[in-house]
Amino acid sequence: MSKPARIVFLNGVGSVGKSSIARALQTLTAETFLLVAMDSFLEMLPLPMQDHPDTFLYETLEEDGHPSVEIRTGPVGERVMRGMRHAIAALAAQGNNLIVDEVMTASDWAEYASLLRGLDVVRVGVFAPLDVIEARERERGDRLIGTSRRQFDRLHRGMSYDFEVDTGRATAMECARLIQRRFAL
Ligand SMILES: Nc1ncnc2c1ncn2[C@@H]1O[C@H](COP(=O)(O)OP(=O)(O)OP(=O)(O)O)[C@@H](O)[C@H]1O
Repeated sequence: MSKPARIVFLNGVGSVGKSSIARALQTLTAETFLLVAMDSFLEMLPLPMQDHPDTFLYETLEEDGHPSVEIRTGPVGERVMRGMRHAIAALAAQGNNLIVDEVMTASDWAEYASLLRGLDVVRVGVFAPLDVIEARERERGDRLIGTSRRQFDRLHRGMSYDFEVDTGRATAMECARLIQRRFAL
C-alpha cells in the first residue's frame, strides 16, 4: 500500500493568484504534486454551455457603483462540481499528492471534508486587497470584470484555514515557499 496522499487546497477569489502559487509550489515540493484546478473542470463543458442557466450563469450586478458578477449555478453545474470533488477524492485515494486550485465556500468544503476523511489535507487561504485583485482582473483581459468583487466578502465566510498568504505583499514564489516550509512539502 502506498503512502496516503497529501492534499493542499488553495482557496481564494478569482485573480488573487492561486494558479501562480500552485505552479510555483509544484517546483518546490520534494514529492510530485498534481495540480487540479476548478477552471479545468469548467472548461470541460461545451462552449455554448459555459454561460447557461443549466450550468453557470454569469450576471453582472452593481455593488457600491462597481460591476459585481453573480454566478448562478444550475443543476448540470452542480453535477460537474460534485463530479470534480469525487474525481479529486479518487485521485487522492490512489496516492496522488494534489494541489487543488479552488474557489470554494464552506458548504463545498463540507463535502470535501467527508470525501477526504483520513487523508492529510491542509487548507491555505489566498488573500489580497480588493483593489490589487481588481487591477489584476482588468490586466488579464480574459476575466469578467466584477467576479472577484462579488466573491470578496462572501467566499471565505464560515471557512477556516491552516495557513494564509497575502499575494498583495509577496510574489507567487514567495507565497509558495512559505507554504512549502509551513507544511514541509
Ligand atoms: N503574488 C503576485 N503578485 C503579483 N501578481 C500576481 C501574483 N500572483 C498572481 N499574479 C498575477 O495575477 C493574475 C492572476 O493570477 P492567477 O491566474 O494565479 O490567479 P487565480 O487566483 O488562479 O485566478 P483564477 O481563479 O481567475 O483562475 C496573473 O496575471 C498573475 O500574473
